[in-house]
Amino acid sequence: MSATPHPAPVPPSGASAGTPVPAPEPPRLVVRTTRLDPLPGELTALVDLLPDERPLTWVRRGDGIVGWGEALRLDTYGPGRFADADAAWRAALARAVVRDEVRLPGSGPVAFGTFAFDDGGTGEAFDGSSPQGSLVVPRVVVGRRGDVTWMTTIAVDGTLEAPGDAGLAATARTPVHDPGRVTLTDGAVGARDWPAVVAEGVARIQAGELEKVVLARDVVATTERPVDPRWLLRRLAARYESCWTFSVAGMIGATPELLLRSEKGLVTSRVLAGTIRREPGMSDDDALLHAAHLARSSKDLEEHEFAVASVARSLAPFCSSMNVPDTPFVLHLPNVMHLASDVTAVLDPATRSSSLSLAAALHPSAAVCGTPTVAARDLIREIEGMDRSRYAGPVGWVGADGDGEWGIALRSAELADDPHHLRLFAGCGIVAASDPEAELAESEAKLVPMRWALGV
Ligand SMILES: C=C(O[C@H]1C=CC=C(C(=O)O)[C@@H]1O)C(=O)O
Repeated sequence: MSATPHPAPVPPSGASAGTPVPAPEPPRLVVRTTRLDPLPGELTALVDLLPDERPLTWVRRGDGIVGWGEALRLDTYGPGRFADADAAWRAALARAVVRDEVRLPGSGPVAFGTFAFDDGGTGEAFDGSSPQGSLVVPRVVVGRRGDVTWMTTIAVDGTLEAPGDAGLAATARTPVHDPGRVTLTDGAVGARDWPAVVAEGVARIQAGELEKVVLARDVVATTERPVDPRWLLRRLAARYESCWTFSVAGMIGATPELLLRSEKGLVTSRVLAGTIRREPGMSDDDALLHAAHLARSSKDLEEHEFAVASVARSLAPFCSSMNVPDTPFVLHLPNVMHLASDVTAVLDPATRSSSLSLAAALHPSAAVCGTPTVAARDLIREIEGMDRSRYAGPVGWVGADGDGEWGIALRSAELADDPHHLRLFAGCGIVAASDPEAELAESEAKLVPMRWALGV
């Protein structure tokens, strides 16, 4: 783990996954939250405020938080990446001076985070090594919840100034620009070869090695102009309004799946698994027929049941009560429909678990890994043929009291250091009855949000 307010994070050289690295004392954060004039009602009002090209974002239906600048960055590695991040965040908070006049989820000190899917993989990003967990504490956060808008400034060893509306108006914003011409090329495993990977997954399931595995592929986008994440975020937030649009340390997307929200002792998880494509221009009547078909599909219901069971099992030790719906509902998105279940639970106060430690316990759910977890993860390592990096890992934010929201980084892309390149990801739950060509078509449908954001 490294705490680096100033120099760029450096992976621990030669350290194996989980090797403890002595943490330097974190700087003193000085945090001030004040109310702002309400923002206009648009879905994109928050992302429209973002001034720079490494934006921090967590928004849905116009509410959420955006941030910019970097007061502190905490990078972590290996199997301890969640626990180390949690401990480092607590250590930073222990020294922080905070005045929060709003006291809503997302006000006061917050850290945006993104974590790699796999703890034992290489953790190597598209163009070089990178951390397997990052918490980024911005210098400025603007949040909105219903009628209340606020601004938080976070300074390192600073004073408790409250720049308020004038400070926001004075923030210099470079114009947002489109990516120009975009070309897509095969990622680690080409589209033509991927059905064979799925067929291997099906064969292993039929042989009794495991019950479900989620297999994914990537596609590389090359853009004429450097990618401006704000361009993508604006388009995603406007079109995929029921999803959580996120941007953290170059991981960008609009996920329909909430790993967990932990707020004042109540935990919610939106579990998705089981998909049917929605064709462009499909009528509402046809969409309803598709939804009915999905709701009766035994293959999709089986896929879904594994995902719900894994979340319920992982959450149980932390909770005093839990509600797991008997039947899923159908979530309608512009590109696909999913079987969805909202699991809710009351956190056992004795465990005093932060949202980060809950994310660590819930990840990886069977919606992105499989059942049993270890067998599925091992099979992914063996046959998927690509490094997932932070795709399908937790992405979200944590506040001062440990509450926060963590989505699963789906319908997402990872921006390379070279801003002309992005890796787009999509995966599919595979069970004994899966058809490899149909899964390829489903993965194409899941690539649509990021392709649409890029205009390709
Ligand atoms: C793994 C992905 O989706 C998961 C979430 C919803 C539905 C899924 C499915 O039906 O296969 C997947 O489990 C992805 O979008 O990359």
